[in-house]
Amino acid sequence: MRGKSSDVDVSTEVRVQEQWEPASGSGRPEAVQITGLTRTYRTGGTEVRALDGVSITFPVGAFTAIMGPSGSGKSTLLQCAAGLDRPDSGRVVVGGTDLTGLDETALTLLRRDHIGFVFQAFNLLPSLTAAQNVELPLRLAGRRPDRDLVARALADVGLADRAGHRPNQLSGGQQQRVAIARALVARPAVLFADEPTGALDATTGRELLTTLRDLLGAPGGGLHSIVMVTHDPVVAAHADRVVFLADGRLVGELTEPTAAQVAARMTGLESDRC
Ligand SMILES: Nc1ncnc2c1ncn2[C@@H]1O[C@H](COP(=O)(O)OP(=O)(O)OP(=O)(O)O)[C@@H](O)[C@H]1O
Repeated sequence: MRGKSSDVDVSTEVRVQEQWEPASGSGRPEAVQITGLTRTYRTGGTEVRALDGVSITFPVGAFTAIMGPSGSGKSTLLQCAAGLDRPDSGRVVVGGTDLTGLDETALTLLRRDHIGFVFQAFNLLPSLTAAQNVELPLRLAGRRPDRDLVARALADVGLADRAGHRPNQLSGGQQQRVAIARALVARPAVLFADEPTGALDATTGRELLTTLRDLLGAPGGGLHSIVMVTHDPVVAAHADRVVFLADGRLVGELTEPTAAQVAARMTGLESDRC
């Protein structure tokens, strides 16, 4: 059972949690709905429009990959969708909750309870065991860690027997699994992953992607949608759908793609820039 954070307004927490409900309409419901997203960075006298009117939905039950040339806005899109960055304009709706309308406290609660994020770097604390790393978000939120939840998150990523190991006693793939278990411990509805296999060899990366896909389809699992940024066509081909960005805009998508199809589309985008 979820405890209450000591530093937040309980009424805010209840409001955000009650709002989680995938939007239903015609066709598949949407886990994340993004409309007209614009994000401009200003450094010194220069402006870079990282996102330029992006509208896209990430449906429930779907594994989506985001691809595009370097600097096309992939990470910015992921960060805005996950509530880690605020757009200049446009809307991000996660499970029926409009992120753009939330104050910092409500946004923090939504991220904590409904959104998981995994980076290329595993970002584990070396002095803590796998189980202690996984329970860290709960502790930071002022909750008493639930041992069953932590054990379940580790079991979900195939590490039930590694709970007492420290990061330096684990392989790279196992460390990334711990990072995924940490992202899943609060049972988020959406998992965002920025180059999750970037630091892994091909075989280990493939195993990790299979684990991610299994998590999405797990009976009784809370995970509704996975959105992943990658540079690798082979990795992207594990997704149900690949969407392509160029210069901050959506420029196409492929459904059930092969690696060759993804690579061909990327080659086209790269040559368009020359
Ligand atoms: N914090 C920032 N300050 C200034 N400019 C930024 C910042 N973050 C991103 N940008 C710029 O915004 C644009 C989009 O960056 P973003 O990191 O989203 O692209 P990307 O497609 O993820 O790139 P890569 O594949 O190289 O990681 C780039 O031109 C980048 O230089």
